Amino acid sequence: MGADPGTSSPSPQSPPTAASPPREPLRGEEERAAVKPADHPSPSRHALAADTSSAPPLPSPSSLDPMPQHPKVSGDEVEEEHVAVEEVIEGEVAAVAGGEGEALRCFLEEFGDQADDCLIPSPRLKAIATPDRPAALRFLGDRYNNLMEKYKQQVAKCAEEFDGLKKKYTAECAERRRLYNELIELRGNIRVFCRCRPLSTDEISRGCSSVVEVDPSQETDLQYVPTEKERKSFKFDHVFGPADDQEAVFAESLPVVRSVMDGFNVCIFAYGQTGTGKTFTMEGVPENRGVNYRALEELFRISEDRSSSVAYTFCVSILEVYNEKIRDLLDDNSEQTSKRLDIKQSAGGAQEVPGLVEAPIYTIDGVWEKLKAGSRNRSVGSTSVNELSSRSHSLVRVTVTSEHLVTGERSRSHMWLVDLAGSERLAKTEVEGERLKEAKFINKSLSALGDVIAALASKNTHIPYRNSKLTHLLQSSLGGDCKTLMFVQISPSSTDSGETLCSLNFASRVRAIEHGPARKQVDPAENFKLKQMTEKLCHEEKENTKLKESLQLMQLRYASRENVFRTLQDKIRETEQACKQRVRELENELANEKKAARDTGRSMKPSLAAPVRQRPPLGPMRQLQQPGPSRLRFAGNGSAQNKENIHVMNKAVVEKACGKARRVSLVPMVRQIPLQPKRRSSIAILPSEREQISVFPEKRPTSRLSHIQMPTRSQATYNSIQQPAVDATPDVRGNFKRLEFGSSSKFSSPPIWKSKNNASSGSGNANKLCFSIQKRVAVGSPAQLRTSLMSGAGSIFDPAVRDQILAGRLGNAQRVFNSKRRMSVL
Ligand SMILES: Nc1ncnc2c1ncn2[C@@H]1O[C@H](COP(=O)(O)OP(=O)(O)OP(=O)(O)O)[C@@H](O)[C@H]1O
Repeated sequence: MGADPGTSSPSPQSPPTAASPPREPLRGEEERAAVKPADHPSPSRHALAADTSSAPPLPSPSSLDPMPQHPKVSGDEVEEEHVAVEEVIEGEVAAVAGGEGEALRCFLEEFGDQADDCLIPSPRLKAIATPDRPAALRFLGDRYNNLMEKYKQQVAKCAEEFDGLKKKYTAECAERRRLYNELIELRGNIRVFCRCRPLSTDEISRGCSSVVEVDPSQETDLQYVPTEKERKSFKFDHVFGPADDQEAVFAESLPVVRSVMDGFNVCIFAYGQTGTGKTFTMEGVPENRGVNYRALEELFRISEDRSSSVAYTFCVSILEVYNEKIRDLLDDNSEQTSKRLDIKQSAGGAQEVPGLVEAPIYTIDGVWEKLKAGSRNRSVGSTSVNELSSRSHSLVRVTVTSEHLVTGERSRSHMWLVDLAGSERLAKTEVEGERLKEAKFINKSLSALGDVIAALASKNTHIPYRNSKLTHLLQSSLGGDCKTLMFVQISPSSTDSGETLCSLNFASRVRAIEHGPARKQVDPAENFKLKQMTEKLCHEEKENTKLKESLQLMQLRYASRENVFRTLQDKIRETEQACKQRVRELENELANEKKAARDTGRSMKPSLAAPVRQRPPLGPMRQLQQPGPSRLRFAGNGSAQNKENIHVMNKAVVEKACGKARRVSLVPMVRQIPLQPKRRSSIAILPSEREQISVFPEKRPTSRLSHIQMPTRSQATYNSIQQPAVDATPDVRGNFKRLEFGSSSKFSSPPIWKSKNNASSGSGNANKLCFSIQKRVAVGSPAQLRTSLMSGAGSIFDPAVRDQILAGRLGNAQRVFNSKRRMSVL
């Protein structure tokens, strides 16, 4: 990096510029200055400086050599000296190169440890040599970045704090307003101030004395002292003496005035005898303005204060009630003959005067103009008491509309500023003609006001607001949901003591009125919107309730169905398990039986070598209980064990079929007889119809009689679990159980016992044969069998009888059997 010759930055040795003040030399500079105070750059130095571009301007080598020049020196000496000088220069250059960052180092040392926000004077930066400046600038850049980061964080923190403070401030304001309103309510929503004007010059000149005593230390007490004996004390919310100025009066009125900005209706009115200063208090004079102007001024001030959170708009209407007629004082048409104003009740319940001019006001100057215009148009006249006596009730209505910028809450409230016409005694004022008429109307309306106040004080259900235009207009501002401030104006003059007493009594009555808490006034449009929202909410709530109910119902249904489902699942599982268990048992049993049959068949097989005749004769047929394939089973038992025939099986049926079945085998060991699989032998004697009926009387003649359920030829359902089985074994009493039979094929045609694999076997044939024999045994000879079957003692199950039957009566069967067997064997 080469040094820029055009750079204006001064070298450490350069004198301070006019812009930069003289500074103290840096540490490195001092040292260098001590070593090399130099100023004459040598050619070699320039060359070096060019080579070591980062090096600052070096001092002249001559300046580094303190030795004096000798006039005569040898060539060697010159050479040595030159070498020495060169060495010195090189050392110097090296020293400078090593200390090229000295200024920077000092700079960093000085400012590196200091706080980020410390000031770094620009001369210090300029003092750093050009080659070191990037490093210094980097340092400054880092520091700048740090500072920026730090400041950003601080700004964010401040913004956060600001937001918090803003919220706090808003909350505080709300709290302040709430407390303030509470305070006003505690003080009473009707407040009465008494103001006593000073004695006029005229009164003083007439020698009138003051009948009123006001003690400044007792702000609420007033002494009425027409004479020492008639001293009477009155108490008001505040008493202003003759010395109190407009400002003091308004200061006490401020809380009520501010309420209108919080959405409350406010009414401030001045009542009193004529010439006592009502107009003075309300309107004032240009140089000493009254409550009207000050109140509006205050509204603007509050509006300005709250402009960040609430947007306010103001409108002013000025009207008068003159001879029970309403006149718009802001209407340009001064005659107002064609315009007839009347009072109507709005949807919100407030009293409105349709057609009344509502002039928007944006500045306080505009307000003053309006007030002056209204004052100009007001009806005044001269009376003996007051030169400019108000002959009407003047009313200024300020409409305040507000919208909260955060919550969107809107309100619309009124402030009435009323300067009543003076009550007067007709005799005293000596009026007549038009003035008398005016006075009568004035007194009448004031009397109506008195009645309203009395009714409010006594908490009457009916308040006669409509007895006069004045009370009708002020209805919403005299009731319980507004804040009312009454100035009772009195004269201190002894000549007015009677009227003063009347006014004081009236004011005391007003003060006795107990209003309920004032109510915040909501914008009618907002009210309507809220009403609609409430209705919608109600409707949605109803819908919600219905949906909830139906949901609960569905949940209940679902729960019950789930219960049923679970129960069914359990049952299915149990049944499946039972079935599996039973199937296993049956399979085991079947396997055992087959095995036993095979074993028995092997052991009992007769020798084919022996002559048939020599074989031992068949023993008597016995009822065998031992298991084996040769056993002849009646319906039910056999089918349960016969796996092929089990199509549908449930636990109950299986248990019933298997558990209770009894097996009867009348033919022992017959399965060894080899029989032709397809051949069938039936030796059963078909019973006659009569015999069937006699044996099974419960059977209808039309139904086929069969002891055994006969299968079809295609599939031998020897018995079925669906059909009750025949139980050939008598019960404990020796009786047969009731036999029921389903449909069967021809009785003469014995069933084909069909094994699962349809393979013919000896045992199968033997079974067929046994079955035929059994039929024969069961049916027997009709005549004897009836007796034997019907009676328990002589039944076929009696061993003796059975032997007899088997030996004799069934001898034929035996013979047939034997012959068949022989035939088969042969
Ligand atoms: N507090 C006061 N200090 C000084 N002057 C007062 C005060 N009150 C009233 N005055 C003066 O008394 C005179 C009558 O006052 P003002 O016209 O206000 O009475 P008023 O009650 O309005 O009478 P009216 O009912 O006839 O209109 C005015 O000249 C007014 O300047």
